[in-house]
Amino acid sequence: MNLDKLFKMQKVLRDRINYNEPDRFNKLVLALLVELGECANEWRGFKFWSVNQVPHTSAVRVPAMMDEDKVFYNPLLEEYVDGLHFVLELGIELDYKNPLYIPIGIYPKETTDYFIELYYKISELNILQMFHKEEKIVKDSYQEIFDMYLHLGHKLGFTWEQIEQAYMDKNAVNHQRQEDGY
Ligand SMILES: O=c1ccn([C@H]2C[C@H](O)[C@@H](COP(=O)(O)OP(=O)(O)OP(=O)(O)O)O2)c(=O)[nH]1
Repeated sequence: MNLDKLFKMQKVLRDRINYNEPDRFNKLVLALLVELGECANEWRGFKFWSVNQVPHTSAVRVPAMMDEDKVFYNPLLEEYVDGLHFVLELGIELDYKNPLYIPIGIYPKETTDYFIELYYKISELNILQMFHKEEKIVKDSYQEIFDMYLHLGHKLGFTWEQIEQAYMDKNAVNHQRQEDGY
């Protein structure tokens, strides 16, 4: 799994958006936490109070269209790759260089635990970055988040090919939004 391409694409988007205020890292961290929440919400598996705990994986993009023109998408996958954008952004911020990633095929955690642990680790990264800038502990913490985020993707049922394709699709939408003054 070569992540180099994704880091490069993210850097192009990053430079186009080009937000460089001192709160940039904090805002990226919050953005990732928000996307993680949106992803959990589409997963639905924690909603023990609901009869519908099935992941939301198919929806119509513009419901008002004629049936034959309707375009379907996967809301769970889309939220997941929105989060991946911010995971990559944080890596760029930290000048992280280890794009060749070999996934480990063991997923001992429940999906709920992945989400909770990611919240914890991402918040911890923010603190570490504040007080231990440039130290190895920050990059190690990031590596752990990266690892866990990719494992979450597999746990949600996505192959790397699906994730990569969905990332590229959303990346193109994000460029179009910049073009359109979103
Ligand atoms: O510096 C940035 C800022 C944004 N994005 C991407 C990540 C994600 O794919 C999208 C933002 O998420 P979303 O599409 O949900 O946009 P939003 O502004 O949160 O949506 P809404 O206006 O519906 O609340 O922009 C980046 O990659 N880098």
